[in-house]
Amino acid sequence: MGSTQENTVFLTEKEAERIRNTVKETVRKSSELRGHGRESRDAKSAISQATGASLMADMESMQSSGRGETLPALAVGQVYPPCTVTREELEPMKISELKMDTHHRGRRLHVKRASPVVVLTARSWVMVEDADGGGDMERLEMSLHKSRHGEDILEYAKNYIIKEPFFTLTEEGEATLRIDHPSDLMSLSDALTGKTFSSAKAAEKFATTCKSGGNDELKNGDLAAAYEKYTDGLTVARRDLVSQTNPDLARDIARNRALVNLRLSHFDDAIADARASLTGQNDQKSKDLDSKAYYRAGSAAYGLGQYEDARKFFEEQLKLAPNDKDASTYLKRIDVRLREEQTGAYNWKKLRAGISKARPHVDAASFIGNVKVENSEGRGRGMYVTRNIPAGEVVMADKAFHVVWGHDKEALTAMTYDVRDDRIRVQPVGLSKAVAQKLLGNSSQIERVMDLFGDYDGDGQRIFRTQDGPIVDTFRIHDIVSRNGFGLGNQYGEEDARNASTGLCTWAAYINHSCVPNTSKDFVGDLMVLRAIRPLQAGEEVFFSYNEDGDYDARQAALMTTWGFECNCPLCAAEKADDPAVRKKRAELVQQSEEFVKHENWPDAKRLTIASAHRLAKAIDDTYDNEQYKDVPRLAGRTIQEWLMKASPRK
Ligand SMILES: C[S@@+](CC[C@H](N)C(=O)[O-])C[C@H]1O[C@@H](n2cnc3c(N)ncnc32)[C@H](O)[C@@H]1O
Repeated sequence: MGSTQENTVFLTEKEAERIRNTVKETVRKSSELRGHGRESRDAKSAISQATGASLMADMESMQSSGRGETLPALAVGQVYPPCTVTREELEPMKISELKMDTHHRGRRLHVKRASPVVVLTARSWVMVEDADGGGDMERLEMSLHKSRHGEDILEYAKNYIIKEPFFTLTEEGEATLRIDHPSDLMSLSDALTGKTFSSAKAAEKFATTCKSGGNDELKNGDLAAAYEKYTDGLTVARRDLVSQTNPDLARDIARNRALVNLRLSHFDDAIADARASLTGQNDQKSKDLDSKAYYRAGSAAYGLGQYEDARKFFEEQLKLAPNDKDASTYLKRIDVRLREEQTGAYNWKKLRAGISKARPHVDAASFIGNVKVENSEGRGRGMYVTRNIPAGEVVMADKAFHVVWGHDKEALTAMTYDVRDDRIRVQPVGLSKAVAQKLLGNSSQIERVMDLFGDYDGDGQRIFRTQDGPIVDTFRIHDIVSRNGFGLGNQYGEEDARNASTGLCTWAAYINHSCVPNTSKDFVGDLMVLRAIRPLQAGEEVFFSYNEDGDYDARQAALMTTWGFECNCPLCAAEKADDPAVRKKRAELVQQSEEFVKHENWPDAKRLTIASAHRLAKAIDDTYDNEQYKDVPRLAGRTIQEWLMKASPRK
């Protein structure tokens, strides 16, 4: 929360209209076609179209530096929930049975890739055909959430199960299967599809080859490929015919995959793999292996901020390997994290010294010991302090769930047009994408993120996992990021609207806005720190300001567009009571003062210039009625007053 003026991207009316019209037209056309049978495609021309587009996309990505001049435009609308049952519970269907603009609930399609993949910034598409032949071909598009284990999902495998397929139109009016929720597309292993083993030996050999293949990929740093190989090996090594004769093979592969998961920051999966790899044997070799597994589990728990769990893992490791220095170092760090978590006592100097552009994430725990979440009349839920807090003290500190820094390659800002409220917004879609990715590898966190406020509540079901894996409703993620995401300020160099650093905090997200806040927020890397601006009484609601624009109308407009509410804090109540002509005059004076400070340097300001500044400050002050503004700040005068405070003492 907290967009700034500099982060505003201006869109001409014409451009906005074009985006609106294109999306509305697509929605209209698709709903007209709803339920109609699919028109079959000519396979040859479908493949050549995809091949051409794929080549073009490759060339464009080679020519551009990654960030184009124009923002990609994405449509948000026609929200629908992800499939929440396993693939076994779905009835198979064929491409020829697809109906236009329809979610084929209760059905599944098994398809295989039939063309090169067209990889674009915010989506990818490919031609697919029924896996068991038949000749029907269809376009398959994967929207924003298209990477898995760091690779484009459509390039990841050749065989896919599409759960409850959605068949609709692209914005160019072309029929397509469209996947919005990553869990609706399951990749099937190329190496295992249709594979049978003649003997236990053959199966074991296959799993062993997968394991060494995974080790090679890991050495090369190709995490997606290593993950895939280990997963294939593990699938086979866990089958009875192998596990009964060689139970260690599955353990070895799981232990190695734990490392891949750790490197991918898929901490839950890393812990699960590390646990599955434990031998519990007493010989030295087994103890060394288990020690390794505990280390991986401990590091993953630490990555999740689960410090007590991490401590247990490292203590287990030390029982097996008493001289392990890394485990001891981690245990010392855990003591510091637990102290931060319990008392809010941070060593700010050390924390600040430990971060840089290359290492922007601070090694610190969240501190939420002074606050609790409760209902806030007219504002949904809010955050309340549980004890008296003196001015200047830390109210809470929240280590962001996720941050995409402006300099990360994941940073992606897009223009979104939301059909639900007809609004165009500039959105940190790179953050939505990264949050969804993180949840897919850390399913224990899904519930916590999904608890945050968003306009769309999904289908009301709270199913976040099936046997097929985690379920992440990306429409909800989009809404949650829109309403709860925040800018982190320009901590590591130049940023603009196209590459602002943005993040999501899961505790601070419960804090409501007030234009007369009682806390101020600051960042140390990705740790959001809130301090009391004035003494807070136990039981008081905590507020900070999402938007600090001094102009009432601009502020209200921003609060409505980005957060969907009208503020009626005491300041807004006073400003609302002003005559619109007075507000207009004040806004003009604010603009004048902004121009003034832009052009007049305070260090060498002349007496006459200072006198002009005083006049401007007085003119702004005169727009306020003393009685009406007795207890609330006069925000419009802030810019010029700050200039005067710096300029006056020297003259
Ligand atoms: C970051 S969330 C704050 C927590 C939220 N109230 C909840 O229930 O989870 C932002 C949303 O809270 C609501 N909100 C925040 N400040 C508000 C205010 N001053 N008045 C009314 N609604 C507010 C809006 O719906 C906004 O989109």
